[in-house]
Amino acid sequence: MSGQKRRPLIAGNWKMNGLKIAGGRTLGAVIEGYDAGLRAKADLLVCPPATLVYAFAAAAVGSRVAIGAQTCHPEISGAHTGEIAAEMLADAGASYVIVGHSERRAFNGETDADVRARALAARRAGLTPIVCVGETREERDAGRALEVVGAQLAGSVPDGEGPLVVAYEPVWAIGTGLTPTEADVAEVHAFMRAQLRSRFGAAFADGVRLLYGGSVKPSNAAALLAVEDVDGALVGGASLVAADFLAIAAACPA
Ligand SMILES: O=C[C@H](O)COP(=O)(O)O
Repeated sequence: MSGQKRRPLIAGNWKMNGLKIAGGRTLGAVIEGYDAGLRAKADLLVCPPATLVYAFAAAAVGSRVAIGAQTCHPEISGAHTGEIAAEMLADAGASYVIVGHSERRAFNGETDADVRARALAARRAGLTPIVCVGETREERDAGRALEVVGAQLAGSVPDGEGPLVVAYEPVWAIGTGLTPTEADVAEVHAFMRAQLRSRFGAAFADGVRLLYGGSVKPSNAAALLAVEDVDGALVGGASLVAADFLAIAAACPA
């Protein structure tokens, strides 16, 4: 059992999608649709490509829709061509940053230690890190899902009781239309909560929002968001369509 009710967070990860005109329209529709009814149910976060963070943060002022980024470099500044420091994201108006997404782990070789360093950088800059973990299909089929998630969590979440969101994203569920059963999601989320409790104590662990991510859509959101210890969703494809993103938020339990 969670022991504490947490306010759901519905986060949209736009990945490498979005140009300023069309993307701005989508953000505008999200802001417009985030009415009192939805605000009573969930926090909303949009994580566009880095090129749009500044403009989106400016457009979202006063709307209560938060803006985040998709990764950050561990260092404050220096000779790191093409990289963006957490402080720069904060300066641009971001309040969250995703770290350790499986696409960055797979395509950019980020290790748990790298992810932990990025999460620490986020905290240093005053951002909330969203630390991503999740097993591959082969790992789940081999009965190793909890072992893999536990190791990623232990290695990627920094010490200390700073701001933290964790997203469980089974790699095989991302962009595939496949989702784990609700029982499987419940098992992993309860396991993550227990891991955090044993490391940090219940007072901190019970306040950490644990998101589920991987093929969340309006049609499956209510069932996934009703699972014990699921405190929101990290949404990829469906977050690019304002009506779908808002419908997912509307599916949060009242
Ligand atoms: O960060 C978001 C996830 O990778 C999920 O993506 P998806 O909703 O397109 O499956």
